[in-house]
Amino acid sequence: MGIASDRSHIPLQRCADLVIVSDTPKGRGVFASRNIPAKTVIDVCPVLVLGVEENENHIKHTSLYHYTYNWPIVDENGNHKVTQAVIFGLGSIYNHSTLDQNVGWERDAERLIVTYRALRDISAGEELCISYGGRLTFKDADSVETASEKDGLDQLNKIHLD
Ligand SMILES: C[S@@+](CC[C@H](N)C(=O)[O-])C[C@H]1O[C@@H](n2cnc3c(N)ncnc32)[C@H](O)[C@@H]1O
Repeated sequence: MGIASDRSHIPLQRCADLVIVSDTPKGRGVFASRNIPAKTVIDVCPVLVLGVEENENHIKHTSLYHYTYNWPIVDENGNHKVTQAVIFGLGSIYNHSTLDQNVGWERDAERLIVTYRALRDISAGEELCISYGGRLTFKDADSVETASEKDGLDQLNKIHLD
């Protein structure tokens, strides 16, 4: 069987000219330093799937948990469960955008990889952002403070504790 048709040989691709910017409002982030056409494969990252108990008892209590992705598994009894996976490489550095994601990601549970693709044309200088889904463990830096939240803060700022 030739290498190209062998499922155990996983071709890797990474888009050229990506840079890490270390001081964004979201911490480090990955940016494009040249235009990237829609549908370009941005990256293919290998993953480490954590055991359900390993995740619950250990990883959930560490900062690593903020870097893991939900990962569906089937246990030895055929039950479908969700655990977490650690994504190696840039996959752990893409930040979240709720309204303006420009990169989509797809799990390959059999080959233990995640593939990232440009959802639209991306311009040089743009940050590459994915969706983390509903599991945000931080305040979204993109979220705009609503008027009532701002009023509440203004009121709080006026309260003086003796
Ligand atoms: C997978 S890491 C991404 C890389 C991270 N920025 C870093 O410097 O290591 C996830 C963490 O990035 C930050 N982050 C990602 N998206 C964000 C957003 N929309 N707003 C604020 N912080 C964000 C949060 O601290 C989150 O826990």
